[in-house]
Amino acid sequence: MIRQSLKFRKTVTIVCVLSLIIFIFLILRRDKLNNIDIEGHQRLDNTQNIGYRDFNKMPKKDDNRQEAAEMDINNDEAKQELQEAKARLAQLEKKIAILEGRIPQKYPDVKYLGYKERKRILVTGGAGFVGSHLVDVLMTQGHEVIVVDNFFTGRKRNVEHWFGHRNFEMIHHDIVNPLYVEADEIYHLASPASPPHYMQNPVKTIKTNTLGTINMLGLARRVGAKILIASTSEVYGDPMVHPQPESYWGHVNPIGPRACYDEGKRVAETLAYSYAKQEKVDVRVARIFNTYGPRMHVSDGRVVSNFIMQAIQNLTITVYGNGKQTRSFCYVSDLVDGLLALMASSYTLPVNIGNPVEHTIEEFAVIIKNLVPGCRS
Ligand SMILES: O=c1ccn([C@@H]2O[C@H](COP(=O)(O)OP(=O)(O)O[C@H]3OC[C@@H](O)[C@H](O)[C@H]3O)[C@@H](O)[C@H]2O)c(=O)[nH]1
Repeated sequence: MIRQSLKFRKTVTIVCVLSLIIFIFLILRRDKLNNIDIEGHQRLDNTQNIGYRDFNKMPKKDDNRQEAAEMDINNDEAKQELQEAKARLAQLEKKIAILEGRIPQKYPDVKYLGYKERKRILVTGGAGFVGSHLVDVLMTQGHEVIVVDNFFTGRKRNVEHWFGHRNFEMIHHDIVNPLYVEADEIYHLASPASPPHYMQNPVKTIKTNTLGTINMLGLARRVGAKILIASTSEVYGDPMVHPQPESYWGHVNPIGPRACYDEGKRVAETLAYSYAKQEKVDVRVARIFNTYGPRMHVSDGRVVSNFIMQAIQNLTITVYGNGKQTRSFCYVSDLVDGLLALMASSYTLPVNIGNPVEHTIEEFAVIIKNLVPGCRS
Protein backbone atom coordinates (compact mmCIF):
# COMPACT_ATOMS: atom_id res chain seq x y z
CA MET A 1 0.00 0.00 0.00
CA ILE A 2 2.84 2.28 1.02
CA ARG A 3 4.72 1.08 -2.02
CA GLN A 4 1.82 1.89 -4.31
CA SER A 5 1.51 5.27 -2.64
CA LEU A 6 5.18 6.07 -3.28
CA LYS A 7 4.93 4.88 -6.86
CA PHE A 8 1.91 7.07 -7.36
CA ARG A 9 3.77 10.06 -5.90
CA LYS A 10 6.75 9.41 -8.10
CA THR A 11 4.57 9.17 -11.16
CA VAL A 12 2.75 12.37 -10.24
CA THR A 13 6.05 14.17 -9.70
CA ILE A 14 7.37 13.02 -13.08
CA VAL A 15 4.19 14.06 -14.75
CA CYS A 16 4.36 17.41 -13.04
CA VAL A 17 7.98 17.93 -14.01
CA LEU A 18 7.24 16.90 -17.57
CA SER A 19 4.21 19.16 -17.67
CA LEU A 20 6.33 21.93 -16.29
CA ILE A 21 8.97 21.37 -18.96
CA ILE A 22 6.32 21.24 -21.65
CA PHE A 23 4.71 24.32 -20.20
CA ILE A 24 8.04 26.17 -20.15
CA PHE A 25 8.76 24.96 -23.68
CA LEU A 26 5.38 26.13 -24.82
CA ILE A 27 5.84 29.49 -23.12
CA LEU A 28 9.23 29.96 -24.75
CA ARG A 29 7.86 28.88 -28.09
CA ARG A 30 4.93 31.26 -27.71
CA ASP A 31 7.28 34.10 -26.81
CA LYS A 32 9.30 33.37 -29.87
CA LEU A 33 6.18 33.29 -32.00
CA ASN A 34 4.93 36.39 -30.24
CA ASN A 35 8.20 38.10 -30.91
CA ILE A 36 7.96 37.28 -34.56
CA ASP A 37 4.35 38.44 -34.55
CA ILE A 38 5.25 41.45 -32.53
CA GLU A 39 8.08 42.33 -34.85
CA GLY A 40 5.91 41.65 -37.80
CA HIS A 41 3.12 43.57 -36.17
CA GLN A 42 5.49 46.36 -35.32
CA ARG A 43 6.73 46.46 -38.85
CA LEU A 44 3.19 46.49 -40.04
CA ASP A 45 2.36 49.13 -37.47
CA ASN A 46 5.40 51.07 -38.42
CA THR A 47 4.39 51.03 -41.99
CA GLN A 48 0.87 51.86 -41.03
CA ASN A 49 2.06 54.41 -38.57
CA ILE A 50 4.40 55.90 -41.00
CA GLY A 51 1.68 55.66 -43.57
CA TYR A 52 -0.76 57.22 -41.21
CA ARG A 53 1.44 59.73 -39.45
CA ASP A 54 3.20 60.83 -42.57
CA PHE A 55 0.10 60.65 -44.66
CA ASN A 56 0.18 64.38 -45.04
CA LYS A 57 3.91 64.50 -45.40
CA MET A 58 4.88 61.78 -47.79
CA PRO A 59 2.63 62.74 -50.71
CA LYS A 60 3.64 66.36 -50.09
CA LYS A 61 7.24 65.43 -50.56
CA ASP A 62 6.34 63.99 -53.97
CA ASP A 63 4.29 67.07 -54.86
CA ASN A 64 7.15 69.31 -53.90
CA ARG A 65 9.48 67.40 -56.14
CA GLN A 66 7.00 67.65 -59.00
CA GLU A 67 6.44 71.32 -58.32
CA ALA A 68 10.14 71.91 -58.11
CA ALA A 69 10.61 70.12 -61.44
CA GLU A 70 7.85 72.20 -62.99
CA MET A 71 9.35 75.35 -61.53
CA ASP A 72 12.73 74.38 -62.99
CA ILE A 73 11.11 74.05 -66.44
CA ASN A 74 9.28 77.37 -66.00
CA ASN A 75 12.47 79.03 -64.85
CA ASP A 76 14.31 77.75 -67.93
CA GLU A 77 11.55 79.06 -70.20
CA ALA A 78 11.48 82.39 -68.38
CA LYS A 79 15.27 82.69 -68.66
CA GLN A 80 15.09 81.98 -72.38
CA GLU A 81 12.30 84.53 -72.84
CA LEU A 82 14.28 87.07 -70.84
CA GLN A 83 17.33 86.53 -73.01
CA GLU A 84 15.24 86.90 -76.19
CA ALA A 85 13.63 90.08 -74.81
CA LYS A 86 17.07 91.46 -73.92
CA ALA A 87 18.33 90.72 -77.45
CA ARG A 88 15.31 92.45 -78.99
CA LEU A 89 15.72 95.38 -76.65
CA ALA A 90 19.35 95.72 -77.70
CA GLN A 91 18.30 95.69 -81.38
CA LEU A 92 15.64 98.35 -80.74
CA GLU A 93 18.11 100.49 -78.78
CA LYS A 94 20.49 100.33 -81.76
CA LYS A 95 17.71 101.38 -84.15
CA ILE A 96 16.63 104.21 -81.85
CA ALA A 97 20.25 105.40 -81.62
CA ILE A 98 20.48 105.47 -85.44
CA LEU A 99 17.19 107.38 -85.71
CA GLU A 100 18.20 109.79 -82.95
CA GLY A 101 21.43 110.41 -84.85
CA ARG A 102 19.41 111.44 -87.87
CA ILE A 103 16.91 113.60 -86.08
CA PRO A 104 18.45 116.69 -84.54
CA GLN A 105 17.64 116.89 -80.86
CA LYS A 106 17.45 120.64 -81.03
CA TYR A 107 15.31 122.38 -83.61
CA PRO A 108 16.06 125.82 -84.98
CA ASP A 109 14.41 128.51 -82.87
CA VAL A 110 10.70 128.79 -83.59
CA LYS A 111 8.60 131.77 -82.61
CA TYR A 112 5.48 131.08 -80.58
CA LEU A 113 2.33 132.22 -82.33
CA GLY A 114 -1.08 132.30 -80.70
CA TYR A 115 -4.04 130.40 -82.11
CA LYS A 116 -5.32 133.38 -84.07
CA GLU A 117 -1.99 134.34 -85.65
CA ARG A 118 -0.79 130.83 -86.42
CA LYS A 119 -1.61 129.64 -89.94
CA ARG A 120 -1.61 126.18 -91.42
CA ILE A 121 0.44 126.47 -94.59
CA LEU A 122 0.78 123.87 -97.33
CA VAL A 123 3.98 123.96 -99.41
CA THR A 124 3.93 121.73 -102.49
CA GLY A 125 7.47 120.89 -103.55
CA GLY A 126 8.52 121.82 -99.99
CA ALA A 127 11.46 119.39 -100.02
CA GLY A 128 13.00 121.08 -103.06
CA PHE A 129 15.70 123.74 -103.31
CA VAL A 130 13.45 126.83 -103.07
CA GLY A 131 10.61 125.11 -101.18
CA SER A 132 12.82 123.96 -98.30
CA HIS A 133 14.13 127.49 -97.69
CA LEU A 134 10.56 128.79 -97.68
CA VAL A 135 9.59 126.05 -95.20
CA ASP A 136 12.47 127.12 -92.91
CA VAL A 137 11.19 130.69 -92.75
CA LEU A 138 7.54 129.70 -92.25
CA MET A 139 8.53 127.30 -89.48
CA THR A 140 10.69 129.84 -87.66
CA GLN A 141 7.82 132.31 -87.90
CA GLY A 142 5.79 129.81 -85.86
CA HIS A 143 3.33 128.53 -88.45
CA GLU A 144 2.19 124.95 -88.97
CA VAL A 145 3.72 123.71 -92.20
CA ILE A 146 2.62 120.77 -94.33
CA VAL A 147 5.15 119.74 -96.96
CA VAL A 148 3.94 117.75 -99.96
CA ASP A 149 6.58 116.32 -102.28
CA ASN A 150 6.94 113.35 -104.64
CA PHE A 151 10.76 113.52 -104.26
CA PHE A 152 11.40 113.60 -108.00
CA THR A 153 13.88 116.44 -107.50
CA GLY A 154 13.16 117.20 -103.84
CA ARG A 155 15.23 115.61 -101.07
CA LYS A 156 14.12 114.62 -97.57
CA ARG A 157 17.44 115.82 -96.23
CA ASN A 158 16.48 119.41 -97.18
CA VAL A 159 13.82 119.42 -94.46
CA GLU A 160 14.98 116.65 -92.13
CA HIS A 161 15.97 119.20 -89.48
CA TRP A 162 12.21 119.66 -88.90
CA PHE A 163 11.31 115.97 -88.66
CA GLY A 164 9.40 115.36 -85.46
CA HIS A 165 8.62 119.02 -84.79
CA ARG A 166 5.00 119.45 -83.68
CA ASN A 167 4.41 122.22 -86.26
CA PHE A 168 5.82 120.19 -89.15
CA GLU A 169 4.22 117.51 -91.29
CA MET A 170 5.53 115.81 -94.40
CA ILE A 171 3.39 114.03 -96.97
CA HIS A 172 4.87 111.91 -99.76
CA HIS A 173 2.37 112.64 -102.49
CA ASP A 174 2.28 113.47 -106.19
CA ILE A 175 -0.02 116.46 -106.70
CA VAL A 176 -1.12 115.07 -110.07
CA ASN A 177 -3.49 113.16 -107.76
CA PRO A 178 -6.01 115.09 -105.61
CA LEU A 179 -5.01 115.99 -102.09
CA TYR A 180 -7.37 116.56 -99.18
CA VAL A 181 -5.87 118.60 -96.36
CA GLU A 182 -6.86 121.72 -94.45
CA ALA A 183 -4.83 124.87 -95.10
CA ASP A 184 -5.06 128.65 -94.76
CA GLU A 185 -2.40 129.31 -97.38
CA ILE A 186 -0.88 127.26 -100.20
CA TYR A 187 2.51 127.84 -101.81
CA HIS A 188 2.38 125.74 -104.96
CA LEU A 189 6.00 125.13 -105.97
CA ALA A 190 5.88 121.50 -107.05
CA SER A 191 7.51 121.05 -110.47
CA PRO A 192 10.95 120.21 -111.75
CA ALA A 193 12.59 123.55 -112.67
CA SER A 194 15.96 122.67 -114.15
CA PRO A 195 15.85 122.19 -117.98
CA PRO A 196 17.50 118.72 -117.95
CA HIS A 197 15.06 117.58 -115.25
CA TYR A 198 11.84 118.91 -116.75
CA MET A 199 12.82 117.75 -120.25
CA GLN A 200 13.53 114.24 -119.00
CA ASN A 201 9.79 113.45 -118.84
CA PRO A 202 7.96 116.25 -120.71
CA VAL A 203 4.52 114.64 -120.39
CA LYS A 204 4.91 114.39 -116.63
CA THR A 205 6.09 118.02 -116.51
CA ILE A 206 2.95 119.20 -118.33
CA LYS A 207 0.72 117.03 -116.11
CA THR A 208 2.32 118.41 -112.95
CA ASN A 209 1.83 122.00 -114.07
CA THR A 210 -1.70 121.54 -115.40
CA LEU A 211 -3.44 118.71 -113.51
CA GLY A 212 -1.36 119.39 -110.41
CA THR A 213 -2.25 123.08 -110.50
CA ILE A 214 -5.96 122.27 -111.01
CA ASN A 215 -5.81 120.02 -107.95
CA MET A 216 -4.20 122.74 -105.85
CA LEU A 217 -6.58 125.46 -107.04
CA GLY A 218 -9.49 123.10 -106.36
CA LEU A 219 -8.15 122.52 -102.86
CA ALA A 220 -7.79 126.27 -102.32
CA ARG A 221 -11.38 126.76 -103.43
CA ARG A 222 -12.71 123.98 -101.14
CA VAL A 223 -10.92 125.12 -98.00
CA GLY A 224 -10.96 128.86 -98.77
CA ALA A 225 -7.15 129.15 -98.82
CA LYS A 226 -5.09 131.84 -100.45
CA ILE A 227 -2.78 130.30 -103.07
CA LEU A 228 0.53 131.41 -104.59
CA ILE A 229 1.50 129.80 -107.88
CA ALA A 230 5.23 129.56 -108.61
CA SER A 231 5.54 130.53 -112.25
CA THR A 232 8.75 131.23 -114.13
CA SER A 233 10.67 133.70 -116.25
CA GLU A 234 10.33 131.03 -118.92
CA VAL A 235 6.75 132.16 -119.62
CA TYR A 236 8.52 134.87 -121.66
CA GLY A 237 10.10 132.11 -123.76
CA ASP A 238 12.91 133.40 -125.96
CA PRO A 239 12.10 137.06 -125.20
CA MET A 240 12.37 139.86 -127.73
CA VAL A 241 12.34 142.46 -124.91
CA HIS A 242 15.03 142.90 -122.22
CA PRO A 243 14.52 143.02 -119.33
CA GLN A 244 11.01 141.59 -119.41
CA PRO A 245 8.25 143.55 -117.67
CA GLU A 246 5.26 141.57 -116.39
CA SER A 247 3.20 143.14 -119.16
CA TYR A 248 5.28 141.40 -121.83
CA TRP A 249 3.35 138.50 -123.34
CA GLY A 250 6.38 136.45 -124.27
CA HIS A 251 7.84 134.76 -127.28
CA VAL A 252 7.25 131.07 -126.84
CA ASN A 253 7.56 128.14 -129.19
CA PRO A 254 4.65 125.84 -128.25
CA ILE A 255 6.42 122.81 -129.73
CA GLY A 256 10.01 123.66 -128.75
CA PRO A 257 12.18 121.51 -126.42
CA ARG A 258 11.25 123.65 -123.39
CA ALA A 259 7.55 123.86 -124.27
CA CYS A 260 6.50 121.28 -121.65
CA TYR A 261 7.68 123.67 -118.94
CA ASP A 262 7.10 127.07 -120.62
CA GLU A 263 3.60 126.22 -121.78
CA GLY A 264 2.87 124.21 -118.65
CA LYS A 265 3.56 127.29 -116.51
CA ARG A 266 1.60 129.55 -118.90
CA VAL A 267 -1.42 127.24 -118.54
CA ALA A 268 -0.88 127.25 -114.76
CA GLU A 269 -1.15 131.06 -114.76
CA THR A 270 -4.25 130.89 -116.98
CA LEU A 271 -5.83 128.38 -114.58
CA ALA A 272 -5.01 130.58 -111.57
CA TYR A 273 -6.81 133.59 -113.03
CA SER A 274 -9.70 131.42 -114.26
CA TYR A 275 -10.24 130.10 -110.71
CA ALA A 276 -9.87 133.66 -109.37
CA LYS A 277 -12.51 134.99 -111.76
CA GLN A 278 -14.93 132.08 -111.72
CA GLU A 279 -14.47 130.58 -108.24
CA LYS A 280 -13.28 133.69 -106.38
CA VAL A 281 -10.04 132.00 -105.32
CA ASP A 282 -7.52 134.45 -103.87
CA VAL A 283 -4.44 133.91 -106.10
CA ARG A 284 -0.88 135.24 -106.31
CA VAL A 285 1.49 134.55 -109.21
CA ALA A 286 5.28 134.81 -108.86
CA ARG A 287 7.44 134.61 -111.99
CA ILE A 288 10.69 133.28 -110.59
CA PHE A 289 13.97 134.10 -112.33
CA ASN A 290 17.30 132.25 -111.96
CA THR A 291 17.96 131.49 -108.32
CA TYR A 292 21.01 130.04 -106.56
CA GLY A 293 22.10 129.17 -103.03
CA PRO A 294 22.61 126.34 -100.54
CA ARG A 295 20.87 122.99 -101.20
CA MET A 296 21.09 123.51 -104.94
CA HIS A 297 22.08 120.09 -106.22
CA VAL A 298 25.52 119.76 -107.77
CA SER A 299 23.96 117.95 -110.70
CA ASP A 300 21.03 120.39 -110.93
CA GLY A 301 21.99 121.12 -114.53
CA ARG A 302 21.43 124.87 -114.41
CA VAL A 303 24.14 127.34 -115.23
CA VAL A 304 25.16 128.27 -111.64
CA SER A 305 25.88 124.75 -110.39
CA ASN A 306 27.33 123.68 -113.77
CA PHE A 307 29.85 126.53 -113.92
CA ILE A 308 30.86 126.23 -110.25
CA MET A 309 31.44 122.47 -110.50
CA GLN A 310 33.36 122.84 -113.75
CA ALA A 311 35.57 125.60 -112.30
CA ILE A 312 36.31 123.60 -109.12
CA GLN A 313 37.33 120.56 -111.17
CA ASN A 314 39.31 122.60 -113.73
CA LEU A 315 37.00 121.34 -116.46
CA THR A 316 35.93 123.30 -119.52
CA ILE A 317 33.20 125.78 -118.64
CA THR A 318 30.39 124.96 -121.04
CA VAL A 319 29.01 128.25 -122.38
CA TYR A 320 26.11 127.38 -124.66
CA GLY A 321 25.68 129.44 -127.84
CA ASN A 322 27.69 132.64 -128.12
CA GLY A 323 27.33 133.45 -124.40
CA LYS A 324 25.72 136.80 -125.14
CA GLN A 325 22.34 135.74 -123.69
CA THR A 326 21.66 137.47 -120.39
CA ARG A 327 20.39 136.22 -117.02
CA SER A 328 19.92 137.68 -113.56
CA PHE A 329 20.81 135.62 -110.49
CA CYS A 330 18.84 135.91 -107.29
CA TYR A 331 19.98 134.51 -103.94
CA VAL A 332 17.46 132.03 -102.59
CA SER A 333 16.72 133.90 -99.33
CA ASP A 334 15.87 137.04 -101.35
CA LEU A 335 13.49 134.98 -103.47
CA VAL A 336 11.83 133.58 -100.32
CA ASP A 337 11.41 137.13 -98.95
CA GLY A 338 9.75 138.07 -102.25
CA LEU A 339 7.37 135.09 -102.13
CA LEU A 340 6.33 135.87 -98.55
CA ALA A 341 5.82 139.56 -99.35
CA LEU A 342 3.71 138.73 -102.39
CA MET A 343 1.52 136.30 -100.44
CA ALA A 344 1.02 138.91 -97.72
CA SER A 345 0.18 141.65 -100.19
CA SER A 346 -3.13 142.35 -101.83
CA TYR A 347 -1.53 142.48 -105.29
CA THR A 348 -3.07 139.82 -107.50
CA LEU A 349 -1.36 140.24 -110.88
CA PRO A 350 1.84 138.34 -111.81
CA VAL A 351 5.09 139.61 -110.26
CA ASN A 352 8.65 139.01 -111.51
CA ILE A 353 10.96 137.98 -108.66
CA GLY A 354 14.68 138.08 -109.33
CA ASN A 355 17.78 140.20 -109.40
CA PRO A 356 17.32 143.34 -111.53
CA VAL A 357 21.00 143.28 -112.57
CA GLU A 358 21.56 141.13 -115.65
CA HIS A 359 24.82 139.52 -116.80
CA THR A 360 25.69 137.79 -120.04
CA ILE A 361 26.46 134.09 -119.54
CA GLU A 362 29.98 134.77 -120.84
CA GLU A 363 30.50 137.40 -118.09
CA PHE A 364 29.12 135.03 -115.54
CA ALA A 365 31.58 132.30 -116.62
CA VAL A 366 34.48 134.71 -116.07
CA ILE A 367 33.15 135.79 -112.66
CA ILE A 368 32.98 132.15 -111.51
CA LYS A 369 36.44 131.35 -112.93
CA ASN A 370 37.97 134.32 -111.07
CA LEU A 371 36.26 133.35 -107.82
CA VAL A 372 37.80 129.85 -107.77
CA PRO A 373 41.46 130.13 -106.74
CA GLY A 374 43.88 128.53 -109.19
CA CYS A 375 41.13 127.69 -111.64
CA ARG A 376 42.59 126.56 -115.00
CA SER A 377 39.25 125.98 -116.72
O1 LIG B 1 26.12 124.59 -118.57
C1 LIG B 1 25.39 125.53 -118.94
C2 LIG B 1 24.06 125.70 -118.49
C3 LIG B 1 23.33 126.77 -118.96
N1 LIG B 1 23.87 127.63 -119.83
C4 LIG B 1 23.09 128.78 -120.30
O2 LIG B 1 22.83 129.60 -119.19
C5 LIG B 1 21.54 130.19 -119.32
C6 LIG B 1 20.72 129.85 -118.08
O3 LIG B 1 20.32 128.51 -118.17
P1 LIG B 1 19.72 127.68 -116.93
O4 LIG B 1 19.67 126.25 -117.33
O5 LIG B 1 20.48 127.97 -115.70
O6 LIG B 1 18.27 128.24 -116.66
P2 LIG B 1 17.23 129.07 -117.56
O7 LIG B 1 17.52 130.52 -117.37
O8 LIG B 1 17.24 128.61 -118.95
O9 LIG B 1 15.88 128.71 -116.89
C7 LIG B 1 15.81 128.61 -115.50
O10 LIG B 1 15.71 129.87 -114.95
C8 LIG B 1 14.50 130.38 -114.60
C9 LIG B 1 13.69 129.40 -113.84
O11 LIG B 1 12.42 129.91 -113.53
C10 LIG B 1 13.55 128.16 -114.63
O12 LIG B 1 12.87 127.22 -113.87
C11 LIG B 1 14.81 127.58 -115.11
O13 LIG B 1 14.55 126.68 -116.12
C12 LIG B 1 20.95 129.66 -120.60
O14 LIG B 1 21.14 130.56 -121.63
C13 LIG B 1 21.74 128.41 -120.89
O15 LIG B 1 21.86 128.13 -122.26
C14 LIG B 1 25.16 127.49 -120.29
O16 LIG B 1 25.67 128.29 -121.08
N2 LIG B 1 25.88 126.46 -119.83
